Amino acid sequence: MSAFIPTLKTGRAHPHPEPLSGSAFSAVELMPGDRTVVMLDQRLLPRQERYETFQRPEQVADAISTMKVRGAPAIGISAAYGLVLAAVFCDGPRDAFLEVMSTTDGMLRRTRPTAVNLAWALDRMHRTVVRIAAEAPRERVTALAAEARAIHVEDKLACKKMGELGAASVRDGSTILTHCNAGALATGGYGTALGVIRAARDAGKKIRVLSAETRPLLQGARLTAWELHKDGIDVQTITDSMVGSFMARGLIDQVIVGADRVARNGDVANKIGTYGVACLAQVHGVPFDVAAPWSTVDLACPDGAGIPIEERSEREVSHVTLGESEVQIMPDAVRAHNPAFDVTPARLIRALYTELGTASPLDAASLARLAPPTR
Ligand SMILES: CSC[C@H]1O[C@H](OP(=O)(O)O)[C@H](O)[C@@H]1O
Repeated sequence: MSAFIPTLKTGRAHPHPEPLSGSAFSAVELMPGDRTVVMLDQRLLPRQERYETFQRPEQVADAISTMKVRGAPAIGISAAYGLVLAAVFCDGPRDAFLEVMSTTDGMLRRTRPTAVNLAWALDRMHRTVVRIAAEAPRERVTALAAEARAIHVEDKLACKKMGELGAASVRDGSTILTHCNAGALATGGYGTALGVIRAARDAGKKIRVLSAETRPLLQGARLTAWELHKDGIDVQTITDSMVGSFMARGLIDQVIVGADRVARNGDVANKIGTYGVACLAQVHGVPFDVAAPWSTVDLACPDGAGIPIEERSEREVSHVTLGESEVQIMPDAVRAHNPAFDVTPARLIRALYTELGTASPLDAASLARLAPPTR
């Protein structure tokens, strides 16, 4: 069922702090009463802003798998809210509750493999599940909803903090290339790469953004362009194939991208095409920076070779789909590949901005030094 939730447009769907500057909308929210998740269907943007409401965890899992909601932090937050919905329907005793939570956790965890934020959020929710399992059903729901909302708010604030860190690297009057969408749509709000851009704008810097369209699902053309234009930030879109010549002509001063998983040695998994942009940036001496909250850092993963890369349907390549309209662009008999992510080695990255500080992937230990005492 699709429903337009006016309150969500004002960011007042629940007692969140005022939306941080630059994100007057949310990708996903848990409504007051903790029984309904509201989600902006990003597959329809920019032509339609349609919010869907879900009452069941299976619906949230489907929304993550089909990319109604996408972006590493946003899918972690969504999965946390999905667990809350599962608790609403479980009024059994401790063991029955633990069983339901374990089954739901597994369903949500299997939706997408690359973004570590999904597992990170579910692991954090599991610690709350174990702590409250013996409480009454209503208290269990309230505790899980509070933990899920905390994950949401903390991510939004982390994005703002990392954005301010990264903004120091943005030169006034520069042109910044982005890839895919690492904005408020992909996070708890404010964005990671787009958080740096918003913070630079808020610091009074005049910047122009070039959003690479990002085939096959066009998150750059559809989502980043929509999000930045909505915020009044100067954005233009180029095709992925234009990046090299734009760099060769000196039209790009800096690249800032998000991440789905950062390995211990500083290798970064991000949307397919990121590695190619990083190689071009190296050839042309353009600084290549990454912005990601600490929930995207996976210190248990030694390097990029250990990051699982999601393979998605060939149809996402052979057809261009926007909402209900779909156009086939390839011959029936020809197969297509569709790895959704690639890995950029640390040696191609100038800086990694997190809310805990800035790491220089060239200094492999600098990331681990940022780690909080306990994680
Ligand atoms: C701030 S995380 C954004 C990150 O997630 C995107 O992938 P997807 O759209 O498939 O969820 C892309 O890699 C972005 O950089």
